[in-house]
Amino acid sequence: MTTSQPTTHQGPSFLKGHGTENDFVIVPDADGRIELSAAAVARLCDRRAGIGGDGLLRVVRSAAHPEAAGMAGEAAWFMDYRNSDGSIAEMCGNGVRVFARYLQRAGLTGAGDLAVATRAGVRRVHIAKTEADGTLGEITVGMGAAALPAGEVTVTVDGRSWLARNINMGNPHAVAFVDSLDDAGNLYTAPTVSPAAAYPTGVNTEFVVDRGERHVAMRVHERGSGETRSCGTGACAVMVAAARRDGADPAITGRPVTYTVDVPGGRLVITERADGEIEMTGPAVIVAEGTIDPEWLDAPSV
Ligand SMILES: N[C@@H](CCC[C@H](N)C(=O)O)C(=O)O
Repeated sequence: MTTSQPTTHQGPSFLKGHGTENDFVIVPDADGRIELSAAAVARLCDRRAGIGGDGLLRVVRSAAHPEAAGMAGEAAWFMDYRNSDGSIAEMCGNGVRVFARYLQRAGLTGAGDLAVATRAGVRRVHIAKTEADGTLGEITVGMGAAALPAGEVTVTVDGRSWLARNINMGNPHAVAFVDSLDDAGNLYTAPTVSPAAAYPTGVNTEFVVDRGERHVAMRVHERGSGETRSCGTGACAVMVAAARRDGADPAITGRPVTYTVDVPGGRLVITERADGEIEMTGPAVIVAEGTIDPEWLDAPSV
């Protein structure tokens, strides 16, 4: 990690948060001065030797980031998202909610509406007011429309294969309906998804079972992070795959359709509107904050 800020022994600050147990290291960097290498991100996300997380959210003013400056007029803040292996991804649905919760907690936004710049474009966010019982209000994100590239894909685990839907939510997904979530195996390694040419930058893979009417459950293996306890973009891809399988297409009927998607870490409620926009609602929690020791982060790995 290098920073053009005056070096203090204390180092940059961080927070830790999660959305349906998809957890993130949050690094506030309003002026875009902290340069995080892939190795530094991987060290921070390491669950034993670091802080631990499925990914990292760097919070930068859009105007201060070359990838987001063009969105600065619409969205003041840019979510610089990285997977836990240090790779860059276009979008993170749970991450946007946690990002918004951080902005709210830091006094940089209030409850209500805001826009967040991401590599997949500007995302509209609504932070519900804190509820009377003191629990945090849920957060809704306009996730954009799903793209469904033509052609079948196949997901294979432990010698068993399933036809799957190729769905892009700003990032790439393969959605397979299975008989049991155990069919996904231990997910210690990435499932095989073919043809590989359908996913030139890699793929997130979701395994789905039915739980009831307009109600499904899923597990996910994320590109760059392994199995996680939730994936917001993945849950939206699952919702669209389930709706099409069930013959529901709001673009044709003119009526929105809503699914409940259970993930190992909680529950997301997802609506596809007639104009194609997908809205995802779920929790977002900040659990800790502290400072990073710059000597540790810059030290060679042992
Ligand atoms: N957990 C995220 C998705 C994070 C990015 C993904 N691993 C990728 O590489 O595309 C979510 O909540 O959407």
